[in-house]
Amino acid sequence: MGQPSPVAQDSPTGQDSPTEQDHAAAGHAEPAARSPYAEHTARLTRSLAHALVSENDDAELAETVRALATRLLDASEAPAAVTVDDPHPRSGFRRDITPITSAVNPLAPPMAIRREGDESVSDVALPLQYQGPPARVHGGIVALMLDQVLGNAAHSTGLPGAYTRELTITYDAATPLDRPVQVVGRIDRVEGRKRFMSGEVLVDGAPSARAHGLWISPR
Ligand SMILES: CCCCCCCCCCCCCCCC(=O)SCCNC(=O)CCNC(=O)[C@H](O)C(C)(C)COP(=O)(O)OP(=O)(O)OC[C@H]1O[C@@H](n2cnc3c(N)ncnc32)[C@H](O)[C@@H]1OP(=O)(O)O
Repeated sequence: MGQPSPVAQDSPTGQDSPTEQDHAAAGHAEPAARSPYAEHTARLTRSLAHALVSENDDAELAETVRALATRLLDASEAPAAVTVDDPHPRSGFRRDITPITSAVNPLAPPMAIRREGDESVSDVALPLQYQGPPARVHGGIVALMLDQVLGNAAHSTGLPGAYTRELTITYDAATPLDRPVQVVGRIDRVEGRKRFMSGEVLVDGAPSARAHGLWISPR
């Protein structure tokens, strides 16, 4: 049996790709996702993402990128839907290059995480490139947001470093694109090296996804 076609993978029903109506329902015009411009730009962004986290500063490359970034901004009808503080708040990790909170990783929105009482909290509105089914945030991205916020909470009380051992996500409802959602995480209890964590993605105060997880410090 061959691999499923990209069209089948893209579709929530496995039968068809999202229609223009789907995109209209999501509040977006049909994107130029299949144009050479979009594909080359996506490839460029992936190369940039790798260069940003692996290369030293290079003045000539920086100038080329600056000029291109200006051109792309001019070409875009709806520039950067995600707004972040300038400078982006540091996540607390010494050299954060994660694809979710790092300001230097273009795969990341980036999300800013803060502490509120005993919880780690992030407010974010995700734009179109994080879409799964039409108008909804991709479920894997929802899991990524929760993993990071729960991970932040696991490390916020001065406990030793720990890794995600188990993460269960329950998807209760759509997590919408382009609307503010809140991601929250906390430590429920600590047992030796184990930290039992929970959290939610909240849309207008109601959970669209809930997470339960176990973080463990290495022996
Ligand atoms: C140190 C460095 C930190 C770095 C912090 C800095 C972070 C900087 C950037 C972070 C950014 C964020 C990132 C997002 C979070 C990731 O993405 S983390 C990356 C993804 N996760 C991983 O790579 C972890 C892979 N797993 C492992 O490395 C190892 O399994 C672990 C987590 C170190 C644990 O190994 P282990 O010590 O051998 O643990 P194990 O014996 O399996 O279990 C320990 C105990 O828990 C029990 N247990 C296991 N599963 C369960 C369960 N489901 N329920 C109840 N008990 C259980 C076991 O029975 C065992 O019990 P005891 O025998 O002690 O009574």
